[in-house]
Amino acid sequence: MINIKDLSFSYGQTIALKDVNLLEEEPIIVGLWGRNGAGKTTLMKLLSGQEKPDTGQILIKNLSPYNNSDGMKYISYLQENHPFSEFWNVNDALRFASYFNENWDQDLAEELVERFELPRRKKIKSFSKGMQTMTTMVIGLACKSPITIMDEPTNGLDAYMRKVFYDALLDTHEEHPRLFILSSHHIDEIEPICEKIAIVDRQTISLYDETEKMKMLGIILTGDASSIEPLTGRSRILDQRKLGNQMSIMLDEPFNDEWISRAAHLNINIEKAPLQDYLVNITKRNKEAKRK
Ligand SMILES: Nc1ncnc2c1ncn2[C@@H]1O[C@H](COP(=O)(O)OP(=O)(O)OP(=O)(O)O)[C@@H](O)[C@H]1O
Repeated sequence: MINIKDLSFSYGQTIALKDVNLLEEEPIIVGLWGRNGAGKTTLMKLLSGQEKPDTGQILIKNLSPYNNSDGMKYISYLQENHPFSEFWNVNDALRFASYFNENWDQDLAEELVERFELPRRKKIKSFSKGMQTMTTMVIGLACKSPITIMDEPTNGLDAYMRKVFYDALLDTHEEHPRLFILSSHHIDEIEPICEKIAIVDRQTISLYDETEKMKMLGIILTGDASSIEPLTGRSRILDQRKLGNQMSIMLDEPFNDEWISRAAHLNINIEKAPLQDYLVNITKRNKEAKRK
């Protein structure tokens, strides 16, 4: 479905992406996570044909999306602050979207408008930020594109509406599987619904794996410093705190039986690092990172 090979892209002198590779053949939900400026938006623009790679290639169902209406018909990109005409209400926006999406599902769009509690006749420009996001996401779900990219899809939504949105996304995905790519800064929010996660860091995709595997990365050891220090060996230290002879340290190691029994043997507490903390620590900039 998506095949990115050795992709690089710069804005003038600024390298936004380099040596990016990614292959995904399955219609799954993928989370795209990265820190500010990592290159997520640029990657989404390249995938949706808004920019042309400097080197390397992107193939969407074996077609390049750039300047190619055949390639573009497989992909929908729902950006933050989707540009709606100032004269439109929800009905106008749906009608307009239906003209440009050959898989458009009007019944689904109607159902989602009800589910998201959107007023139909009020001008979209008078909507709150969350309501505008919801309107964009109705279009994203109802267009049923084989590849649907959503940039920060829950931006501005309160906790209840986030749940309504994720439930709707899962329902439509189950009924009509497609490849969803959801960019977010909040991994804990998207992780429960994503089968895989792509980490964008230092202008490339540094990690692409199943969510369940990624969730097992990163351990926190707590206890007597004299017991912990010899254990760290050649492990990459992601974070550490010391108070007297007590220590807490995060290592870039998998939370597995080997580490659990090692810790038990030395009477050290071991726990899995929360995924968000692990990712923030592995993507620390060079000057911030503590390496052993
Ligand atoms: N139009 C542009 N002109 C010049 N540089 C740009 C432009 N757009 C992005 N960049 C630069 O490209 C790099 C990647 O930016 P990008 O917007 O893709 O990151 P991002 O991961 O989406 O960030 P954020 O999470 O803050 O939205 C950054 O260094 C950014 O400053």
